[in-house]
Amino acid sequence: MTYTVFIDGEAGTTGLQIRERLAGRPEIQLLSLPDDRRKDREARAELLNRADVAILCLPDEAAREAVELVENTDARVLDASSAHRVNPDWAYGFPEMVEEQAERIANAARVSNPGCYPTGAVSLIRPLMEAGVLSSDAAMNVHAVSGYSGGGRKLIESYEGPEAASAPPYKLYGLSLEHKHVGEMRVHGGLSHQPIFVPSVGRFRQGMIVQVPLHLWALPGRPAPQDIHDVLATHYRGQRFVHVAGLSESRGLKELQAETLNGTNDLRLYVFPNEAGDEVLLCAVLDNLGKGASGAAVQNLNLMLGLPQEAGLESRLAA
Ligand SMILES: NC(=O)C1=CN([C@@H]2O[C@H](COP(=O)(O)OP(=O)(O)OC[C@H]3O[C@@H](n4cnc5c(N)ncnc54)[C@H](OP(=O)(O)O)[C@@H]3O)[C@@H](O)[C@H]2O)C=CC1
Ligand SMILES: CC(=O)N[C@@H](CCC(=O)OP(=O)(O)O)C(=O)O
Repeated sequence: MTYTVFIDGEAGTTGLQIRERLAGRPEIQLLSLPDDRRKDREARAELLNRADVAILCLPDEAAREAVELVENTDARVLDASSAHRVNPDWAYGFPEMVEEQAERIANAARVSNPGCYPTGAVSLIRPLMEAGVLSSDAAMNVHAVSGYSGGGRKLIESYEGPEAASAPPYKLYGLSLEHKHVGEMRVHGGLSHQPIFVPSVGRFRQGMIVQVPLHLWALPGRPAPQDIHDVLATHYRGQRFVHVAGLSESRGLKELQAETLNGTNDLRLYVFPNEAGDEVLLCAVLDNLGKGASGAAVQNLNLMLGLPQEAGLESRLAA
C-alpha cells in the first residue's frame, strides 16, 4: 500500500526535515510543488485535496488558510503550526501523553503537532496531574532554553547570516508572560491556571531544555522525589521515544546539556532532587526540531497511516 503525502511549507526548517525523514520510504509517495509555485493558492489546494495526508509546516495564518482549502472529506491534515493545538476538534499529537492518545491520533482526520516547549512541559506535568500528585489548580513555573532554529528561517538567518555577530549569545523573551505556548501548556497539562512560562534562546542551532521546579513541601501529601520519579517512570514505561533517567543517574549529573538528543525523536526526562528531598527540578531534554517538530510529525504520520512507529525515525539526522 502506498500513501500520498504533501508537505505544505516543505522548503522551511520543519518541512525540510520531515521531507528528509520521509524520502526513500517506499510506502510514502511525496507530492511536491516546484519552487516558483509553492505559495500558489490553487496549486496548494490541488495537492492538499489530493494527498492522503497533508502536513502543514507553515506560519499559523497560512496553516489556517490551508485547512480552509481542504474540501475532500477523505483528506487528512497534520498541522505543525500552533494554529489548532487547543482546538477540541483536533487530536493533540503527543501520543505518549495519556493512554488513549495514540489511538485518538491514529483515527483522527485532523491532528495538531505539539509545540516544542509544550512537549517538554506537558510531558513532565500531565502524568503528575493524572496521578493526583499535582492538583489542577497548582501554580506552575516553566523555564526553557532553545536553540535558535526554534524561531524558523528568520531567526536562523539572524544567527547565521551577515548580521550574526550582533545576535545575542543568550536572551530571555516572552517577558509579558503571554508566549503563545502558555495556553497549550495549560490545556494539555491539565492546569486550571496558566503557568508562568519564560523561554530563552541561545547561540546554538538546535536542542532544548525545559525546566519545571517543584516545591514538594507545598504539594498535597508532601511527596518524596522517589514518588515523583515513580509516577513518570511508570507512565512512560515501554515507550520507544520517551525515557526517564534513573534517580541515581540524575543525582550523579553535574550538568545537563541541551544538544544531547539532536537529530533524534527522543525525549529524556530527569528528576533532580535537593539533599533534603523537599524540592525537585524536573527537566526535559529534546531536539526542538526532532520530538519538538519534525520527528513528532513523522511519528504522528506513522500512527495516522498505521505504519511501524520507528519508520523514518531509526537514524539520527545531521543536526
Ligand atoms: N522550528 C521549530 O523548532 C518549530 C516550528 N514549528 C512550527 O512549524 C511551522 C513551520 O515552522 P518553521 O519550519 O520553523 O518555519 P520556517 O519559517 O522555517 O518555514 C515556513 C515555510 O512556510 C513557507 N510559507 C510561508 N507562507 C506560506 C504560504 N502562504 N504558502 C506556502 N508556504 C508558505 C515559508 O516560505 P518563505 O520562507 O519563502 O516565506 C517557509 O518555507 C510554524 O508554524 C512553526 O511555528 C513547530 C515546532 C517547532
Ligand atoms: C526559539 C523560538 O523562537 N522558538 C519559537 C517556538 C518554536 C515552536 O515550538 O514553534 P511553534 O509553536 O511556533 O510551532 C517561539 O518561541 O516562538
